[in-house]
Amino acid sequence: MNSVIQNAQRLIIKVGSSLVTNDGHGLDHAAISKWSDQIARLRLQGKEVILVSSGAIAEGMLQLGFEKRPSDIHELQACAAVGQMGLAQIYQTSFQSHGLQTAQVLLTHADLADRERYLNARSTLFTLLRLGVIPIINENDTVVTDEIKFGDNDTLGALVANLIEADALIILTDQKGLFTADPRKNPDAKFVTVAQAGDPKLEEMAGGAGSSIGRGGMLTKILAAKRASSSGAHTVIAWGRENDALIRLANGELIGTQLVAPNSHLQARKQWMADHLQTAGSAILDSGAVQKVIHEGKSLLPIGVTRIKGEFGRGEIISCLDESGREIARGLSNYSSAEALLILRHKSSDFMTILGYDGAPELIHRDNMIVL
Ligand SMILES: Nc1ncnc2c1ncn2[C@@H]1O[C@H](COP(=O)(O)OP(=O)(O)O)[C@@H](O)[C@H]1O
Ligand SMILES: N[C@@H](CCC(=O)OP(=O)(O)O)C(=O)O
Repeated sequence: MNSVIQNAQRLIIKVGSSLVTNDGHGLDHAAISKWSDQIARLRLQGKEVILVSSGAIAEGMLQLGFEKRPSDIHELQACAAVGQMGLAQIYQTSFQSHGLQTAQVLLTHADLADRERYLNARSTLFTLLRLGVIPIINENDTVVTDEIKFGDNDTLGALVANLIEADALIILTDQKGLFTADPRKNPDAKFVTVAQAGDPKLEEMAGGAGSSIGRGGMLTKILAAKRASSSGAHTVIAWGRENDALIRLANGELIGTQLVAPNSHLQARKQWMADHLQTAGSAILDSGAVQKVIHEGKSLLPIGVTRIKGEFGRGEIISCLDESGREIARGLSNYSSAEALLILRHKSSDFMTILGYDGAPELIHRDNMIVL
């Protein structure tokens, strides 16, 4: 078997606090420089990479002189706000030396639960990738309370994998991967090389965080792998200090624990869209538009739409039907049904006159569409 990363095109790489901050002793410039060097090489191989980085709280605690993790939520938020500055800076500098731009993206649970913000986050991330930028994601700790937190970036990494339909999630941590028990407490624990993501037996093996720096421990990583697999993404849990781990994984080498998604990417992606996004209406396409969507991999433009059925808002999922009523694709609409009715059969240059503003040229952008 080869690593599940070998054929992955779109990757989420998550790095934990203990790694990024050298166990709370300060941002680890050398480690960050090694990861950015490898990510730059992955980019040259044509892979798209999004980094999810923890470490803001640990770095902020150091900057503000907290010796222990504060229990007061607002002090934690203050730490995150201070520490995030350092994180953003170090990644910017590190990637700049490879001629790569970085972008800071801070997300909350509410952002991914709200359809419109979900769509915006998704479009922004796709646009950043298209522009060759490396998005650096963290939770927006300053605006969330305990109850509405993702709480750990393993979960955030998986949700981002779902959000942009990544092929794989790589979780870099301070252990070589998953063991049958926490190796810090059980020296006889055996290493797990490969398993199926979502296998309930894995949850019994995984314990909490091994240090006071990290939050989730192995359990959140196992659950993240399960969640990522729901949109078809495989997960690898590997040691962040393993020499050239990212490159070697991309070359097919089996490093760390491979958690294989049981369903094919496409199958899972369709299932995920079907489960998570109810269709709110439909657009009937003329034969030219059907051809563009099915065979040419193009976005759906309003000019190719003959009718709109149902009522939907911007960001809702709609079905694309051919003239016989067969569903050929579905995706997230850039326009409400009321707007779509006005602009169907029109060129985008007419939208300004019709709508009073210059909206997106597509009814459904290719990035937000699955062809069935
Ligand atoms: N079955 C297990 N296999 C490996 N590590 C485990 C297991 N159960 C618990 N752990 C602990 O999880 C820790 C990694 O999680 P965490 O401290 O949250 O790291 P990170 O900051 O990278 O997210 C390890 O250091 C280890 O002590
Ligand atoms: N948003 C927090 C992330 C906390 C977290 O998930 O930590 P970890 O378990 O080390 O990935 C921070 O940047 O400190």
